[in-house]
Amino acid sequence: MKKEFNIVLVGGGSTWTPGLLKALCKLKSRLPLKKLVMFDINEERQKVIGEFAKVLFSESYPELEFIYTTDKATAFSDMDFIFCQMRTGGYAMREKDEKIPLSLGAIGQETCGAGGFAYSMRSIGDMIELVEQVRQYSPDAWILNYTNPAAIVADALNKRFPDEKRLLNICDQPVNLLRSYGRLLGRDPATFDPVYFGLNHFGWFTHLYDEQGQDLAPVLKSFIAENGFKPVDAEQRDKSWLETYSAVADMLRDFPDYLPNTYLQYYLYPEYKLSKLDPHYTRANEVMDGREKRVFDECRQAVAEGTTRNVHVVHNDAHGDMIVELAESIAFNLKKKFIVMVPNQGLVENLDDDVMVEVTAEISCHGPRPYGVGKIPVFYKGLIEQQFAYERLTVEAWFEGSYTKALQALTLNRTIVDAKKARRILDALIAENKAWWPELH
Ligand SMILES: NC(=O)c1ccc[n+]([C@@H]2O[C@H](COP(=O)([O-])OP(=O)(O)OC[C@H]3O[C@@H](n4cnc5c(N)ncnc54)[C@H](O)[C@@H]3O)[C@@H](O)[C@H]2O)c1
Ligand SMILES: O=P(O)(O)OC[C@H]1O[C@H](O[C@H]2[C@H](O)[C@@H](O)[C@@H](O)O[C@@H]2CO)[C@H](O)[C@@H](O)[C@@H]1O
Ligand SMILES: [Mn+2]
Repeated sequence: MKKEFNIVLVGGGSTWTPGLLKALCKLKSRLPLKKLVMFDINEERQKVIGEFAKVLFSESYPELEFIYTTDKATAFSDMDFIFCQMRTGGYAMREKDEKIPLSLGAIGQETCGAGGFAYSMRSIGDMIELVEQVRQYSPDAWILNYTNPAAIVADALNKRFPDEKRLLNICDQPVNLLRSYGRLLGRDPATFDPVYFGLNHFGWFTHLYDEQGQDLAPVLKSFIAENGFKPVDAEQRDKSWLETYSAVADMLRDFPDYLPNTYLQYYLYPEYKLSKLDPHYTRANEVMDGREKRVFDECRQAVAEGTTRNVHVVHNDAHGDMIVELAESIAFNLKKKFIVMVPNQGLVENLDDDVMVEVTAEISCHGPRPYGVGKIPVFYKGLIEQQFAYERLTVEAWFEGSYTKALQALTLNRTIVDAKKARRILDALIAENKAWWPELH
């Protein structure tokens, strides 16, 4: 078994990169690295974070070999892990994904509804190209992908690379929820043994066992329904995220069976959310004015001062920890539990085998060994099947260049429903995505 690993971080200029770099430093005794490479197609953006990384590593990881590059051969050769968090089109396109549907009377959101559809149609091609390029240089490396919309990216990659055994799509929202439950209950979330099912950004915790096997879900559900719910890092969250977490209490009052993923608010309460979202100032604006600005300002500050001592915003969080701990579990065959995306194949007994579900899995050197959850009740089955049909039609629309399938996808989405509205949104999105999407006919 190898003792030191090489990692390339794709999307080196991501706002999440500094937090991930800090997680690599914090966990370096658990996942020792020989070499870290940052790769991005945007040289200027990556340079700011890359220079910050040099300062950080000089203080916390001096033995690490580190470079940042825009050259694929340099980036992808001789790698053990590829961590991937790219955003095709950047925040400028995210803003359009959010504002165009809102201007036409539908939810505009990064990964849900029409916004998520538009983003998928940009992400799929770049992610396929990435996997092909990585495989040219590092045929056995593990690709751990965060790139959104992860549900649709996962289905598209599964269709294009059906024999890939070392490609895993992940999301940190479930672990972020577990950390939030931990704060609320005054318990260490690392001790939780969760039972979870659904699609990415579309799932539920059915049970939350503690180390003694006691299910904490009932007490958690009544506490949240009565007192509300906040993220673990509430003090650092923007207003929109606090509102998102508070919607969990509404969902639990209406549907008390299971603890819902926060993203379900857009599908369960599309009219209410539409009335609350500002079509002129969306989450993309909040991020560009907030996290993006703070991260890049603080990275420049650290470089100017030659130390990371005075920078605080680039902290460790669920995002960085999860990806590093997942790689650790693969590297050292730890069989730790994570919530990840895998083909269903009977895990949810009354869903089709090829649905990309999100469930708890043990992660070993062979990858995920997922846990089945049996049959799910009709309400959840109905929601998931409708959402998966939307996701699958989106993937097929991309591969086939089919306008009809794109229209079917948007019509099936619970945030749209009306086919005429779907057509208006689709046409407006096509007009703004000519540089990114395949041509639809
Ligand atoms: N799955 C999850 O739970 C999760 C959590 C957080 C973020 N994300 C995703 O991570 C990604 C990054 O998010 P962000 O908000 O930091 O965005 P960002 O725009 O700050 O960073 C993305 C970076 O990717 C680069 N990039 C774009 N296309 C590329 C390509 N083809 N190859 C290499 N690099 C490319 C950009 O230049 C940019 O520097 C997004 O896809 C986001 O949705 C996912
Ligand atoms: O709107 P953004 O860009 O702030 O976030 C979008 C992402 O939101 C989720 O990620 C959480 C993450 O789970 C948590 O660890 C913490 O760091 O906050 C993030 C949100 O700020 C979601 O899971 C991702 O898929 C989204 O891209
Ligand atoms: Mn996610």
